Amino acid sequence: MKTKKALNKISAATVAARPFVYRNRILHCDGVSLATLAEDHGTPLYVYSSSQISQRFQLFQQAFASRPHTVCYAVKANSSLAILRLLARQGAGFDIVSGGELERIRRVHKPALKKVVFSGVGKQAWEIDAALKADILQFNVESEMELDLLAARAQALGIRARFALRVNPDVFAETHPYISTGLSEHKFGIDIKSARAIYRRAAKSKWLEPYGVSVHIGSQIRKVDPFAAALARVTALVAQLRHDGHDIRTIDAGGGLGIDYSDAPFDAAHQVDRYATALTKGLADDRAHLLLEPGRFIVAQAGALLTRVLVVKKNGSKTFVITDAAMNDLIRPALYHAHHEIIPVRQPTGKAANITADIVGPVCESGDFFARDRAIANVKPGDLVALLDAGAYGMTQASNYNSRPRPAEVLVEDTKVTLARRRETIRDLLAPEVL
Ligand SMILES: Cc1ncc(COP(=O)(O)O)c(C=O)c1O
Ligand SMILES: N[C@@H](CCCC[NH3+])C(=O)O
Repeated sequence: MKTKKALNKISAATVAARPFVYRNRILHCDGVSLATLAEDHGTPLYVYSSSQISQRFQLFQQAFASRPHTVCYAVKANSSLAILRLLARQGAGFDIVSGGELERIRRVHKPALKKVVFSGVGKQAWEIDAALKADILQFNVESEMELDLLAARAQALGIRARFALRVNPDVFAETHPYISTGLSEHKFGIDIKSARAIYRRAAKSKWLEPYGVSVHIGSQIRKVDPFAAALARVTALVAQLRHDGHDIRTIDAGGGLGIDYSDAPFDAAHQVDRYATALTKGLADDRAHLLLEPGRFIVAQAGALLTRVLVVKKNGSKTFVITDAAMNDLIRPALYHAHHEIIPVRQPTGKAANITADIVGPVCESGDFFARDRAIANVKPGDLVALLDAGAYGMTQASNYNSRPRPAEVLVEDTKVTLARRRETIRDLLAPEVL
């Protein structure tokens, strides 16, 4: 476990909860003004701090330093090539869920393919083939049918497949019902009670290598006890599997550690420490190589969605602040009623009164909102505002709804700005269509 010394190396002092702070009354990401970024790159714009991402990754590395482990960052949280490369260069592995995500890893850092775990309930033959040829670390298999498909593809290609069953531990973890995955009523994983028999059957195939056990109970989980409970069940299963003669090399604890989306977020270092303590409590087995799949915790607070106010209008008693970003750019509030702090780029003076408004986008849906009845600075058309904690499941869930081009993305490193993705054009949108 983490020593006191390691904790001091990267701590609350070095990892600010967020890299977005006011300097001379202008909101900055690290050393760069968001007003300048808007001028140079337009809005809506995703802005990420690379030092924040690196530091959070290092928090995990530190917290688990005393045992063999690999942090397999969950690509779905933010799959920007620039971010994947940043993490790969620091030794990250990756949790992928599609052939597309596999290709992203291949593009940024081929050696990292050896540290890839492949999750997902509906893997297709072409995706399995690509992953087998890439020699990924392990397939996290979610059904017996998938195991049969994996064996068939492995045989066809003459490549033995290392697999872990993703077990469903039937552990409740409090989060939004759409992102909870660890109960038997969910589509994910294989009932932990049937796992032993499935390993026994699989071991008979010369194309399947029982390699690990994996679990993932959901996302945005704030209490750490459910992680310990899930791992305790996994550890008990691993003991049985070893008894049955399977050489289980990895235990994959999944991702899911939640962040604090409030206006005064808690200390990240402390959270990772609590998480590591809980996992260690649940994990009695110390022979296995531990895999971790954090996504949100690494990137969410490193990112903001920068947007400009287009219109402020009143309908009856309500005030609406309409921004140039919309639900297609950041769907979390519409989809999960998720809370994101929304702050002006120009810091209001102490005396300025707030207004209470709905902050909404231009999309033709009443569900297109970022906040409802929110106290916010008295912004005017042309003003810039930032939606905080948008680095995870922001751009990756963006769409072209209403034929809106998706935002550009920039990565900030101290005072250096790198364009990670250019703004989409209408031409990009129309390119695949056939008339
Ligand atoms: C299998 C798996 N691993 C890792 C993650 C990453 O989760 P989070 O971003 O909550 O850490 C997810 C998403 O919930 C997932 O489905
Ligand atoms: N999309 C969700 C997280 C999903 C996790 C996927 N396994 C969110 O924005 O919170």
